[in-house]
Amino acid sequence: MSSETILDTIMANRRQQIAALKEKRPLHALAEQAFSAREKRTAVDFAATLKKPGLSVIAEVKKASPSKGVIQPDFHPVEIARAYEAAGADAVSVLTEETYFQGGADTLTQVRGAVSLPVLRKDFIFDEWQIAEACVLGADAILLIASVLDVFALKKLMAVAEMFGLQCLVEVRSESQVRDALRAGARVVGVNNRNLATFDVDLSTSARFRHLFPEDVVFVSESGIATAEDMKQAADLGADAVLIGETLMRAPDIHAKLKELRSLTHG
Ligand SMILES: O=C(O)c1ccccc1NCC(=O)[C@H](O)[C@H](O)COP(=O)(O)O
Repeated sequence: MSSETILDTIMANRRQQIAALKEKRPLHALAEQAFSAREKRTAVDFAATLKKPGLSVIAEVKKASPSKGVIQPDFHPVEIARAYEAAGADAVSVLTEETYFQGGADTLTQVRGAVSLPVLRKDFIFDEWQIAEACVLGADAILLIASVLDVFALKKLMAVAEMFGLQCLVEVRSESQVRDALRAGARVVGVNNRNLATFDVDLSTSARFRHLFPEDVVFVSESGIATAEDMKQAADLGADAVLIGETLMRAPDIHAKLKELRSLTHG
């Protein structure tokens, strides 16, 4: 029996795809484009946006996922992102992985052009090429997953991101990953409540690691937030932000859903 997890499968697939993309568009050419994109855009402080008083919301644009299959068949990323901004979300996360999430690089560019909120590129990033691409596409921040990147890789990719003017959300699921993220210098760290081997979601995962975080690090609780009570639980443990995908993607009225989710924590 194979012990390969979905994350291993996604990473292996992504490595192949990125190798092919690099053949067509070498890093030095992409980096040139990224530096010029960086000069033209207005810098956004992703960390400061999430750290402001109250529980911030990173609202995710995600058509499908390995755990849920197709979440929103009637998928219009620009409309969704505009609705998030109008409803008062603090940042937008865009899934750009194609095979398992049905996202795409163009989805990020479209969303970037439609909203002025900070935009996070959510993908399976292991190579500087992907970071340069994120900058060209218009991201303000990228996701780095500590379970597939050791402390040295984290530190290197964070330095590359900084060079392109991007901030990093480092995702963790264990005490040693929290330590690696902090040792690498992460300023924004997200605890994923979803176990990516089993897909089980347990919101107490965020609470288990909360004490390991210094006050000045932005603490994000990710995945499985579905109710106002879940939001209150995150706020009570001192989370600065939550990352919400499925609940908002399935909502017939995004404004009403975000209002309902914030009903116990806002104002
Ligand atoms: O959600 C999955 O099935 C999944 C599988 C493998 C790797 C990552 C996966 N999800 C990415 C995420 O972390 C979520 O999209 C994000 O935290 C939002 O979660 P939710 O609010 O539960 O949609």
